[in-house]
Amino acid sequence: MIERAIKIGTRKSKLALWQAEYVKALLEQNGLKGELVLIETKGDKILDRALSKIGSKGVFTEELEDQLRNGDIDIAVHSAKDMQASLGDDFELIAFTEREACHDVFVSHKKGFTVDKDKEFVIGTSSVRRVAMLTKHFPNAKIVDVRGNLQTRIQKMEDGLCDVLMLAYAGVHRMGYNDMIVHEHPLDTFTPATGQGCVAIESATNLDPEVRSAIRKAINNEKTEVCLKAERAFLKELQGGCSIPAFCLATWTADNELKITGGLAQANTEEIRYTYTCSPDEVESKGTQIAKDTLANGGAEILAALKNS
Ligand SMILES: NCc1[nH]cc(CCC(=O)O)c1CC(=O)O
Repeated sequence: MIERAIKIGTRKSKLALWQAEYVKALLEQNGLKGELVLIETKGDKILDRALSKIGSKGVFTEELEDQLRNGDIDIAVHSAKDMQASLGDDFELIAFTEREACHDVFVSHKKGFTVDKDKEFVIGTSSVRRVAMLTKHFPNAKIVDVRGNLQTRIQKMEDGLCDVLMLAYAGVHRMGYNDMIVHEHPLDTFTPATGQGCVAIESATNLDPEVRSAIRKAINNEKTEVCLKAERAFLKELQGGCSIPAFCLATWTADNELKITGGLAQANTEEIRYTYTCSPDEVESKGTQIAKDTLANGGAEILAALKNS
């Protein structure tokens, strides 16, 4: 029995706090105590540059890892999507919460705004994946960069920056903005980024094994964990963080197998995509295979071009 409170490190944005409170509630439902520790990261401070320009690796995680390393916090709570594929040797992801709906949506402050492929309208997003996919599926739309937390982005939209924002349903739902959703994108065309819709728990590898296993038992969803293993193996092989136009989604089939689809999107042209179905113990090798196929068939050139831009 663990008597002391588990120290839960989190960023200060409303979405991050919601996720940390959610994790705290899961701990408490399982007889553990939790306490939030609020930490500011570089990604929260730098709002005037596109994320892809800061070099996104670790911008939302570095300060949290410093405190994990020195034991000021036991765990750090992250959107799984924001986690780079390769952590430092002294860190690991020890649990994944049950994934919620993981598709992308358009939200708008304009009541009754209708999305029409043939119409000109302005979309706000700062994700290279979404930009690339949008140029293909909404060729008449204009895309503008928008940074900041969800509340800031909505304010910028209301101030006239754009007609709609493209966001993950999960974040919109957690923040209570469902009534602003004007369009839901299908998963097969706008396949989400690795880990979208799932909350990941990071710890230092030197965390007390008893504490580690109690946290894992309280929080980890095994079905989601298998999906995340596939998607993160894919991302690792691409050596990517959230600044490349990669997408990957693993889902369970009716026969208890995994369907994994992933690849790279490219602006104004066809994406590169591979899909495999496999058993749960093969997900990492198949996720890696999808990345290898992608790289060998034009993906390496896409990534090289991005590096030089
Ligand atoms: N990159 C920011 C980010 N990281 C996680 C989410 C949403 C929550 C989730 O996917 O779990 C968002 C916002 C968005 O993409 O709209």
